[in-house]
Amino acid sequence: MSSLIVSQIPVINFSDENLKPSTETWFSASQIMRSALEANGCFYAMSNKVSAELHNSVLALMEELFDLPLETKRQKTSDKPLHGYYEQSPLAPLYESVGIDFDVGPVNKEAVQKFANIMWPTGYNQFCETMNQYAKLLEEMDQTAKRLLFDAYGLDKRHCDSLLESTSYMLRSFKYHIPQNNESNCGLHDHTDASYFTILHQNNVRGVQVKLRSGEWIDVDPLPSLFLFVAGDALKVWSNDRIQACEHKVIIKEKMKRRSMGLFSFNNKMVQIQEELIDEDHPKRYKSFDHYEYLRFREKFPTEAPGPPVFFRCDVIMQDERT
Ligand SMILES: O=C(O)CCC(=O)C(=O)O
Ligand SMILES: [Fe+2]
Repeated sequence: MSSLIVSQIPVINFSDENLKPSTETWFSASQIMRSALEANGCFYAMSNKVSAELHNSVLALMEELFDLPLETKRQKTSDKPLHGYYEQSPLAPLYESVGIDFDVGPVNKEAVQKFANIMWPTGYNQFCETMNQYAKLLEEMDQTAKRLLFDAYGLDKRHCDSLLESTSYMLRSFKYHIPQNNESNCGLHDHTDASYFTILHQNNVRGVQVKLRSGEWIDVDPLPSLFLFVAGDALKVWSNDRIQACEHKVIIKEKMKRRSMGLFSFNNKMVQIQEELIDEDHPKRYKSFDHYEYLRFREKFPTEAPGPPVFFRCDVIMQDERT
């Protein structure tokens, strides 16, 4: 298995043609992934499946999207927290983002179309084709990662199938405004995501930093073929605390346009511990809960960190069941 370490985060080659279940390559990748997630809650997937042409088209379309009038963008609302439009705010003045939600079920063009119709009522086919194609490639990576992870813990494939069947995705675009002279360069305060995995794919301007277990913050490399997988609160619960949710933040150090895309995976049923991961050394830590209720809970109960609802911590509300 070709694996290399870029700044302490292992890289797994998702384009390796030998990366197929039951091969040595697969086994070794699954072990690397498991130890990376248990150590620091993140790893890089390297992939050439998103061509430079597709990535550039996505970035250009995002630019058009963010250039729309504020009133138009505000119309992207959602009953689910984190799925709507976030405009620049006093608490996060550099941050702007908007999500395309694939309500229930896999990535599909109809959902992108529904989003595009809000932004461009006369339709925008190229946007729909491109974003759908891009989201599908990230969805495939998410599914491969989950299959690798289930295998790493020796779990039955059917458990993974069942998690994938109840997965809902959200594709989010992030725009960071360049800080003015005396403005802070904090794009997004440190937080964990509520998802199972979030896959982050940056343009060529660095900004995301992850916190290692040692407490050290390190930069995430902005290479077009590198996709950062970040473990979120739901994966922490699923793993019964074997995996920690990865703390990350965004710092805009360069006076350049930073753009990023993220695919978030949620559960449209209940988030629960994988039963096989409960044993004497790992007693049951969490009750099952509805993922979207959890998002609403995070929104209601802020911690001291300022900013939009992404900043709330899970530990406060994930009830301990060690009674
Ligand atoms: O801008 C990025 O790449 C990361 C954004 C992020 O972490 C979030 O919105 O949860
Ligand atoms: Fe995040």
